[in-house]
Amino acid sequence: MSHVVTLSGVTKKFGGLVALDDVSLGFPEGRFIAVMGPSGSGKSTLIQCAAALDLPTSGSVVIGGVDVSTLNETRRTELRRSRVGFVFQSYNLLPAITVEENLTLSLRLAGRRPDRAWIAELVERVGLKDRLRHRPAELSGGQQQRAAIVRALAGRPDVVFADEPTGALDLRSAAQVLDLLRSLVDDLGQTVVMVTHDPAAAARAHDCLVMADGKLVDVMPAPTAQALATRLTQLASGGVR
Ligand SMILES: Nc1ncnc2c1ncn2[C@@H]1O[C@H](COP(=O)(O)OP(=O)(O)OP(=O)(O)O)[C@@H](O)[C@H]1O
Repeated sequence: MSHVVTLSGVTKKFGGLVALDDVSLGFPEGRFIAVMGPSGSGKSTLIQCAAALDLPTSGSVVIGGVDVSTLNETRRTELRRSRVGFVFQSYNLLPAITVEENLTLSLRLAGRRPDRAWIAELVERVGLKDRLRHRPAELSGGQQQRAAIVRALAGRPDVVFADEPTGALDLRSAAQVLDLLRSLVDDLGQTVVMVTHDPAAAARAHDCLVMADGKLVDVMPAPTAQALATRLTQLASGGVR
């Protein structure tokens, strides 16, 4: 199975604090991967390094065959723009422009011509066709997050990183967003990596990576919410690593 992103022996230190401790893993193409772990276990730092937003202190991160540490900052930004999509808990849509303009803004800023047919297909899939001319504030949270997912996919990235994408949503909207993420993987072959604190959300993924103390301690294939909740409770109480 080919890996879209590979981390080899990645350590990230902030001063004396070891946030990632010799982590090696790959994100396989066309899979939905969840990342869980107690607060402070290194999930965000893992994503920051895997998405080339930050550099490891040691070890290597390879995205689409390119070793991130060999790039200067401009090249690293270019790599990120062309190969990585992001979805955040807070949607991060620009309030002053329409939803439609939001979908293509980062592509246009990068000097890329948006693929209108592809974006129209995504908009249709997420059910936002009649909301495109509105400003983000006129959409529900779930609709804004679905727009943010279209924006993340607009440039056909190799991988989409979603950081707590359902954290601000009610149960029904959260379920729709999770269905959507799963369908992007199952139907379109997209690779999605999602950080979440919610075992029910992580149970929608193909595999769940479990972090503790900056280390990858488990890979749980086809996890159930119950099994994940049990594992997290163990870890939170300082149990079996
Ligand atoms: N920029 C930074 N400067 C200093 N320490 C940091 C920085 N970023 C993260 N850390 C520390 O690194 C460790 C891992 O943090 P990280 O945010 O990756 O954990 P997390 O698992 O995502 O936590 P949470 O679930 O609470 O978001 C924590 O101890 C955190 O305080």
